[in-house]
This record gives sequence, C-alpha cells and structure tokens, in this order.
Amino acid sequence: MAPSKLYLEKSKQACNAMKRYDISPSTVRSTLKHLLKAYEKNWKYIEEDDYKVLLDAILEPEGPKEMEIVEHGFVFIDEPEEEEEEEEPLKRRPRLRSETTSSNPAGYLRENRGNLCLEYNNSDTKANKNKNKDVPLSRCSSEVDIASSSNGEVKFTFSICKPPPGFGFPSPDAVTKHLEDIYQEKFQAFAMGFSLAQVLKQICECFIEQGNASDHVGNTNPSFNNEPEKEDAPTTDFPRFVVASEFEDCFIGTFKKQQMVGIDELSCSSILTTIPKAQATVGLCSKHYWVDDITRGLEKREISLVNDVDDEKPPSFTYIKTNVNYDTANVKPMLASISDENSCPGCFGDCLFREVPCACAVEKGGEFAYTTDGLVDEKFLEKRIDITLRKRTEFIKECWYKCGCGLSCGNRVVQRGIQARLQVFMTREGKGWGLRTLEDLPKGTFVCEYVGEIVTNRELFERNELNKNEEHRRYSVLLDADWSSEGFLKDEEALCLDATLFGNVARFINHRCVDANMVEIPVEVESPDHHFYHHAFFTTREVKAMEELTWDYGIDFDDDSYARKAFRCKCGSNYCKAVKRYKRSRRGVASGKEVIVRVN
Ligand SMILES: C[S@@+](CC[C@H](N)C(=O)[O-])C[C@H]1O[C@@H](n2cnc3c(N)ncnc32)[C@H](O)[C@@H]1O
Repeated sequence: MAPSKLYLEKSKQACNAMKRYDISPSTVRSTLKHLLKAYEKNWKYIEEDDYKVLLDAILEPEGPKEMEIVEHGFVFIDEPEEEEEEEEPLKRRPRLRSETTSSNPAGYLRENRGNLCLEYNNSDTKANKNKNKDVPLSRCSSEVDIASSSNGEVKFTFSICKPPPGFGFPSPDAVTKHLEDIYQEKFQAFAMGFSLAQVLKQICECFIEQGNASDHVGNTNPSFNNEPEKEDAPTTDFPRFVVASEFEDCFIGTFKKQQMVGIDELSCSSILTTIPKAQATVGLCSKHYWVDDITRGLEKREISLVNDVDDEKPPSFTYIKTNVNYDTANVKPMLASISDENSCPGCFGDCLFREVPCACAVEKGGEFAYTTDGLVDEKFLEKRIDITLRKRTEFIKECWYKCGCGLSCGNRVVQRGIQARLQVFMTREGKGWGLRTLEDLPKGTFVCEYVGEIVTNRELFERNELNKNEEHRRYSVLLDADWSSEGFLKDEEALCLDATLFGNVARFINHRCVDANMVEIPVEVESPDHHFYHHAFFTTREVKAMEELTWDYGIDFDDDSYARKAFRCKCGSNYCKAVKRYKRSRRGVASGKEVIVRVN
C-alpha cells in the first residue's frame, strides 16, 4: 500500500523538526517507521515534547534501525546485520574529502555501482521525425550518476554521449515534470511494480525525451549542433546535467540549472516491489496482477491493468484498436459514398477556426460539436446527457479523408484515439474489472470509443445462444441504427459491436444507473449513411483522477423480459434502477430475453 496522506504529512513535519539537528529525512523516516510500529501508529507519543522520542531513538548509541526492502514493502531489522554496503544501492556513506575529484566540486562521493547507462535509438521521437533526414540518426546514450553526501542529500548527474542532432539540454523542471507525469500514473494507481532502478532508468528516458523535444522555449541550455561527434571524443567532453539545488554553486560542465530530486521522497512514497522483467506483460506477485500495457503498444498511451483485490487473472481477449468486420456485417468505409457536401475538400488547417463554417458543420446548423479545447460543446453534451432532451438524430460528424484539413483539425477528436491516461482495475464492489482515469478529465472529454467485432444482430444472437444458460459478463453493444432515418432494421441488418473476444479498453467500462460520469455519443467518421458509427464516450462532468469511469447501459431492470440475464447491479448510485428490481426478484419474478446494451 502507498503511504497514507497522514503519514506523509506527519513524517514531513518530523523531518522539518529534525532539520535543526542536521538529521537527514531518510534517517528520520526510517526511525519513524520503527517507532510507529512500536507505538502502534500513535503519532502523539512521537510528537510529544518536540519529538523527544524520535530524537532519542535516532541518537541512541546503536543508531537508528536499519531497513530492508522486501517484496511488499519495508520491514525493520531489529538486529542490524553486519553492514554490506556494497550490496545496497544508494546507501549513504560518509563524505570523504580525499575521494572528491575536480568534477565533483561539492565533495560528493560518486556511487559507481548506482551508475546507469541507457542506449537510445531516438528514431521514433517526435522531434527526430522533423529533423534533417540526411543526418544519420545516432544511437545516443544517457547516463545517470548518483552521488551522495554525508548529510543526506543525493545528486544526480546526467551525461550524454552521441547526442542526436538538435539535442538541447532539457531543464530539470521539464525532466522532473515528465517523470512525475509517468509516475503519477503508476504510483497513484498501484504501488506494486515500482522499482528504484526503474525510476532512474526513466529519469534517463525523460532526460533524452525532453532534450529531443523541439521546443526548448525559455531554455538557456546549450544545444548541440548537427556536426557528427569526433571519433575519439570522450563522453566527459559533453556538458553534464546536475540535478541538485541545495548546493547552490555546484554544477558540472556548462549546465547551470539545478534542482533537487530527493531520493528519500521517491523511496518513501511507495512500496518497493520489483516485478521481474520477464513478467513485463503480466506481472504476478502473490495474488496481485499487473499488466504494463493491455494494448500491447497499439494505443498511443499505455493502459495498465491491476488487480490488487482478488486472484482473478487478467482476462483473455485480443486487444484491437479499431472495429473489425466479423462476417456478414459488411461495413466498408467507401470514399465513393462520401460526396463533397459531406466533406470539406477546400479546408486547410483547423476547421474550427474558420470564419465561415465548412460543410462538416452544416449538418449541425453551422456549429461544430467540439470546442477549440477539444471538448464536446456544453450545450450539445447536455442534450445527450438528459435523456428527455436526447434526439435520436443527434450525432457528431467529424472531418475525414475527403476533407482538406489535417489530423490535427479540431473536428477530428475520436479519430485521434485515446488521449486520456486510463487504467483497468479490479473493482471492490464485485462488478469485475472496471476502467478508471489516472488524471483529472474536464467535462466533455473524449475518453474512448467502444471497439469490437462488427456483427449483425442475428450473429450476436447466435453467439449468445451458445452460452445462453451461463451467467457471464456481457461485452456487446447495439448500434441502434434506428436513430437515423433508416427506420426499423431487420436482425441481419442491425449492427452490434461485440468485444467479447476482440475489443478495446471500453469493454471494461461498467454500468452506472442515471448519474454515470460518461455518456455515449454516436460519431460519424467514415460512413455518412448513419448505419454504422463510432460509439464514443465523453465525460458528463469533471472526473477526478482515480475515479471509475462508467456509463448508463440503458438496461431496464424493471422490464421482466429483459432482466433474466441482466447482472445484479452494484453501481452504488442513489438512483440505482435495479434496487426495486431486486426486491421483486426476491419474490421470484424472472423470465428471459437476451440483454443487449442499448445506445439510446
Ligand atoms: C462490458 S462488461 C464491463 C466489464 C466487466 N466488469 C469485466 O469484468 O470485464 C459488462 C459486465 O460487467 C458487469 N457489470 C457492469 N456494470 C455492473 C454493475 N453496475 N454492477 C454489477 N456488475 C456490473 C456485468 O457482469 C456486465 O455483464
């Protein structure tokens, strides 16, 4: 478990109080853990008399208790074993002046065993795509050195050899921000899987990524020219990046921006458990499961999966990014079917900024459904949220191939794919897996679309017939095509998306009655006939990081003919439609029809 807010707050106060005795935060924290255990987490005793107990414990002759990192966190060794400093990475040793070198002006001891070297082929970075194609893309390597001083501070030194053309030293702020973004996702979500070595490796990655980023706005750091590196130029010829702020006048080489990265902060805020590399795809530790990226790299963002609740294994299905035809549901996007009236061939750039609305906005009365912030327009969204206002013909029309604008056009939100940081997790309420966001999402944000095999109603029926007696989770969505003017469609015409075997992250979204935080909106991209469309999810309000993402499946729990195979709703909403149903079902009402999740 990640440390509680209370622990973080209290330990911070304790560290501040101990500062005046020149006691390092890590010593304070390791002693605190021991004391908290001894006093059964009662901070009162520790804080009394200006932390007297804490100070005594630190200053007692045998020194503070040592910690050992085990699989699920820290344990304290009551009788510290003989010190084996070489084994323990990042362990502080007293500063030895004689060991300092000219490149180490502040008197840090270089911890060579903590030295990490990473090789990078930057061919896929954003910045490199725009760079001079004649210049061969170098493999560049970044190295991070860790030095520590006797009073507890830790300093990282980055060096880079063979920097790619145009590489400029990123600011420490950019590197740490980038790293924080990555770890906000991982830590908040699940402390398992954290490894300090991984953090350091990622610091290097962030350093290189930020260095390669094209806009070094406000960055006064040196930039490398495109000249190839001299054959025998030593690595140390390159300026080094020192991440250390508490040592004002300490920098190495020509790089001057400094900022402290506290190793203590990193190590105390998480449980140190390393999932072996071999389990990068599916990590199993005790009864917990962790998958780094269920999309196997198909989406722009990794989508991790975590189960820290029970021993249910990650589900077996094939992740697909876009819908695929199964058999008779023959949905072929045909350019020929799109006329100029349905597209904007004359547009350029971003259609949302045009003074006169283009053809793609015409169907919506000259207004686009998206705002320039990439959100769904509030008025449009409200109409979709309020079922009584919802018109069956309300949909979003995005620009597409025949339009002159590019993929960055503001009227191409769904087709740009998932941008939000998402995670699949095991719910604690017994709903099975669920989907949550790892970052705050403003109202009207596109989250993902429902992707699966495109099947006809008949095909879906046949599939469901095979296991009709089983109570199992359902992953099908009806594309309720009669919102268009096509009228009633036969079973062999009406389309569904079945994500049971092939699907994307949307197959994990659970149902919530009435006040779900997402709403589905039909989005027309490649097919103007309204028969097939993208079933896209947008937030109905601001959704906070770590909140489960839900949508109202539209199941009528009151309808006996529908309810037999409907699940027992555990949505927890005050408006839960199933509550009444449960009461009746206890009196024995049930008969059967397939449950198909409806769009409208
Ligand atoms: C599209 S799947 C959602 C992901 C699913 N929870 C899983 O574990 O893969 C739909 C199934 O999830 C379960 N489910 C969804 N919402 C639920 C809720 N509010 N209460 C209980 N179960 C729910 C039901 O089994 C339902 O058939």
